[in-house]
Amino acid sequence: MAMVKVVEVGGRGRAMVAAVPIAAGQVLLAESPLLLYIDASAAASPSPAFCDHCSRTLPSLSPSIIPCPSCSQAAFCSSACASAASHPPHVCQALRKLQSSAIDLHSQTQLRFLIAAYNLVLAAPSLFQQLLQMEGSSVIDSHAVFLHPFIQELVKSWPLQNVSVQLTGALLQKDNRNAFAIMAPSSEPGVRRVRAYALYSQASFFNHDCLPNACRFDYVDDPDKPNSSIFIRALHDISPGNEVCLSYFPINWNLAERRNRLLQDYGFECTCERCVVEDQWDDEGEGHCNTEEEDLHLGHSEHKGDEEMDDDDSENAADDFPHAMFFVKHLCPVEDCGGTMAPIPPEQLVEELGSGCSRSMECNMCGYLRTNEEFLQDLEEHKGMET
Ligand SMILES: C[S@@+](CC[C@H](N)C(=O)[O-])C[C@H]1O[C@@H](n2cnc3c(N)ncnc32)[C@H](O)[C@@H]1O
Repeated sequence: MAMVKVVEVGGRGRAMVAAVPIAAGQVLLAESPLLLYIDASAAASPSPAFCDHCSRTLPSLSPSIIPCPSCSQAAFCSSACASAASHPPHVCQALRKLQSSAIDLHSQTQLRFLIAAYNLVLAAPSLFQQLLQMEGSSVIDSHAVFLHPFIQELVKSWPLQNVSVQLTGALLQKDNRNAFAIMAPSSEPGVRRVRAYALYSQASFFNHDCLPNACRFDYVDDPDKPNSSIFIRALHDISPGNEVCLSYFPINWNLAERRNRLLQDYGFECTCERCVVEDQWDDEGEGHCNTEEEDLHLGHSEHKGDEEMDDDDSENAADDFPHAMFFVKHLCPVEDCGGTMAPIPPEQLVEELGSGCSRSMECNMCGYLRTNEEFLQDLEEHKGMET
């Protein structure tokens, strides 16, 4: 039974709400992509190369790598990926032409998306319809006008009925509003490279909140997990009917950064409780310039997800900083990481406790595992800073 369902919410379009009680740490959605495409910079760099179907890193010399028989643009990490991939000769040809063009890498990435999207019309029409149902205005911006002649040329021999600038514009909007970046695992904190982008039928319905109650995990290059699948995990208990939201970017971004990104890329002005509070700081000129450091140390939380905190915690609350506890609890303490700490899934927690460990929170970016003791220590440090 699905743990979340899609509903209409006034002013926010479709939204995901809990269909059943969801426990902290529970994976409420796991999904493989409807469409995945490799970033052009990642595709252009000779090493490491990535599987064209799931974006897994391809080891440089492995007998299990399956090169595309008709082009040098694609290779697959396994026979399962090679057979699941939709990489027919007309796609090879388009990618080959694109790779040899002089067009900039950002535009090449968008053209890679358009090649994958137009190929879906032929390979999986029902998935193409799902893509068309995703959020995204039908405005044709100047970039769509610029890219359209290129994609027209790249797909001109394909048996497509409609390759209009309107459709190209609409598809680019779907990509802008709904794509998730698939990053290389972070070996160095703060340095993260996009290798691919993926669009998911269900995960595209999650709205944004600057104090999210869920976050995304992926397990890129983990041999035991599907490489491009997305796992949405609850940050705390969520009651049926409550909306489940993600943050569309790292939770420690300041107000100006968040506003710019949400307006420019997602076309809305955020009115979440955190934005309302932080907006007041600016208006009142209190000097809260929303630097990352300040975001880490702000008061306590009144966020609905933190009701399990001790009453003692709230006694230390500074009224100006009502969401600080959210950051103490959920911002990864690893320097420059910016990831979100989520409780580990309940079944994993039982295993951890059984083996005598008390690691209970995991970072969705660097994978850092925090014990309860470390969390209590962070809490004490935070309280010390307040007094
Ligand atoms: C990934 S989609 C989320 C699902 C979308 N609401 C739908 O109807 O399909 C992203 C879009 O949802 C809308 N959205 C997301 N979070 C929102 C929020 N907090 N307030 C208003 N609109 C929001 C914006 O239009 C944004 O571009």
